[in-house]
Amino acid sequence: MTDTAIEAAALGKRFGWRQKGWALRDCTLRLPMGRVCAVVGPNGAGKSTLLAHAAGLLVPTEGSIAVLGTTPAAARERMAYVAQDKPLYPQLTVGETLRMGAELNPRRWDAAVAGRIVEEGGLDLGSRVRSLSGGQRTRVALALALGKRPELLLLDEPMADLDPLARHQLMGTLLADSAEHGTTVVMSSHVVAELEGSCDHLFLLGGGRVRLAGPMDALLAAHTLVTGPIGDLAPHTVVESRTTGRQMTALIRPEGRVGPGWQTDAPTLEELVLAHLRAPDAPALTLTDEDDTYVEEETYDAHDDGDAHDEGDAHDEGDRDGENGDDENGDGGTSGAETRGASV
Ligand SMILES: Nc1ncnc2c1ncn2[C@@H]1O[C@H](COP(=O)(O)OP(=O)(O)OP(=O)(O)O)[C@@H](O)[C@H]1O
Repeated sequence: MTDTAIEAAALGKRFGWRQKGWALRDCTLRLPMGRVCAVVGPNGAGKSTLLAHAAGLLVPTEGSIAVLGTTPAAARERMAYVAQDKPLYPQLTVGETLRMGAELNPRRWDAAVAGRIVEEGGLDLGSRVRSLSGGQRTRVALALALGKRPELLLLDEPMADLDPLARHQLMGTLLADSAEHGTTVVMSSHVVAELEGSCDHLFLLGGGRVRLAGPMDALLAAHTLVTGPIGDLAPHTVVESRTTGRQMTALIRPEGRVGPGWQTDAPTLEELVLAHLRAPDAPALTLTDEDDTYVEEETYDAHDDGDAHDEGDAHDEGDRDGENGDDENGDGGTSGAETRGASV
């Protein structure tokens, strides 16, 4: 029995030999069992690529990834993965889809939870999947995933096409069910505000690299927001600073006490994430449960060996080579960082 849900060591993925861009590079991280982990980052950061590796749908170009103490292929029965485009059989009805889930997972199937998720959305078991809206399909995909009673649930932007009420309600069901069964959940999302309070672990990716990784509380505690007259913040590590008139606001990683004259505040998750997205060259930081202190990693240049956001290469050469024979992420995801408001 392992206490680790996901462990990646120097994981790297390069799509197509002619492309210079790496979708993921030097990705080393560990997720303990039982956590609810948010995976955030701008478009094209590598979130879907990381989740697809964990699901065993992509083969690493370099490095390795282990899931539930074994290879992703060997763990497939014990995990569920909901891809961004929520693939389902359009010609089946909702009821037939759930029966298929039961037949494919005879030893694990939890008909009660699958039925509840569908019922809470008011879905008719006789409706064909092709006649459902995007949000209704998401509900069926989540019913299939939770019905499998997985030890690890991988969700790629699960809530993106749900209305706010459905989002809130489904997230509640998902978290309550996961807490009851000790399911590890890994969920990518652009709605950071929604993740605060739901997730206890964070992976922030940028340019295919790990920028922040670790328990949410520890990551938040390792940072301080300071405001004061423009001045030198040494010896603290400044992640990002902005000036307004003679005032300066900065997100720092304090090295000891912050001097007098600075007003200090604890950052919210959104402030932490947005500051790192606005400052792509800030040093990466990985924390573990055991860390009381944190270790900074070397600053990297996200573009030094090929830009994973290079739209021209990814799309024009026509060599997006999803290992499953189809484009893993048809939306391309290459528009770069968007760092305003509650979304990243
Ligand atoms: N099948 C593929 N073939 C070629 N390039 C790909 C493929 N899948 C992803 N990429 C590229 O890898 C990079 C990372 O993509 P990925 O989909 O993992 O990002 P993401 O963080 O999930 O983005 P988004 O938030 O837009 O969903 C992007 O530059 C993307 O164009």
